[in-house]
Amino acid sequence: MKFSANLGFLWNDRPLPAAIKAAKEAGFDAVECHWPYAVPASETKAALDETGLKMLGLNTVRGNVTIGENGLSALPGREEEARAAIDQAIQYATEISAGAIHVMAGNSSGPRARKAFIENLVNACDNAGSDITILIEPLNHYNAPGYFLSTVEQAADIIREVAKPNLKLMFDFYHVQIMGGDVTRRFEAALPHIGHVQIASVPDRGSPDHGELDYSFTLRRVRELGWAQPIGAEYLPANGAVPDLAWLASFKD
Ligand SMILES: O=C(O)C(=O)[C@H](O)CO
Ligand SMILES: [Mg+2]
Repeated sequence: MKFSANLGFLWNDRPLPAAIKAAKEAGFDAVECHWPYAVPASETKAALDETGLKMLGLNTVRGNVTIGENGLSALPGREEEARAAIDQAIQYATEISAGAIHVMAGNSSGPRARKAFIENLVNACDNAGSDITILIEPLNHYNAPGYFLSTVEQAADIIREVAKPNLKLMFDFYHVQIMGGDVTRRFEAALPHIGHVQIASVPDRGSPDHGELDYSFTLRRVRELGWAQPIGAEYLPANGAVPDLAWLASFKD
């Protein structure tokens, strides 16, 4: 299997270009991040070019994080800001040839929120072009209380309704296990919609070699089902930002 280092959590104690180099040295096949915008895209691109790693994805900004905002795209009345966040992400992703943008929904619920989310996703898919996948990710209600999107089934409904070929599901096993479990069957059912996969132990969101999910089984099944893209290692290192990587050698090809 191939793995992507999520630099939102791994090596997040250093500037993004240095984190990209650390991921390369550690043997990752790709990288992904959360919010790279403080670093000029040219600097991120230079580190990607130097290491030969691809940036698989980045997120749209969350809004006012000091008051707990967690995305803008499903917030009725905030359409202009949501569009600006999507434009910003598309521009950055284009400059660094990133593969995907996770459009963050935000904390909301109900039909007006759904309508706003769908309209923003249509706009994101149309403006991103065919080289960039737009991702939506259900988040669990402990880490992201009140977040608009919490299950893969809800996300699949939205993907069907938007009906754009470049809109896909970010299937994060950590969130999916917490929001109902039965992860192997649900992965298989969602497979046609999946654009990226992420992992972490449950419930502590640590390295994927412990906890209630057995990734040596789960990832074997993921591979048997034909998934060949790098899997995002999105976990919180036990001792700060430098990850414990014993798991990587045992899961990698
Ligand atoms: O929290 C997660 O699981 C994510 O992947 C998002 O990018 C939000 O940071
Ligand atoms: Mg995730």
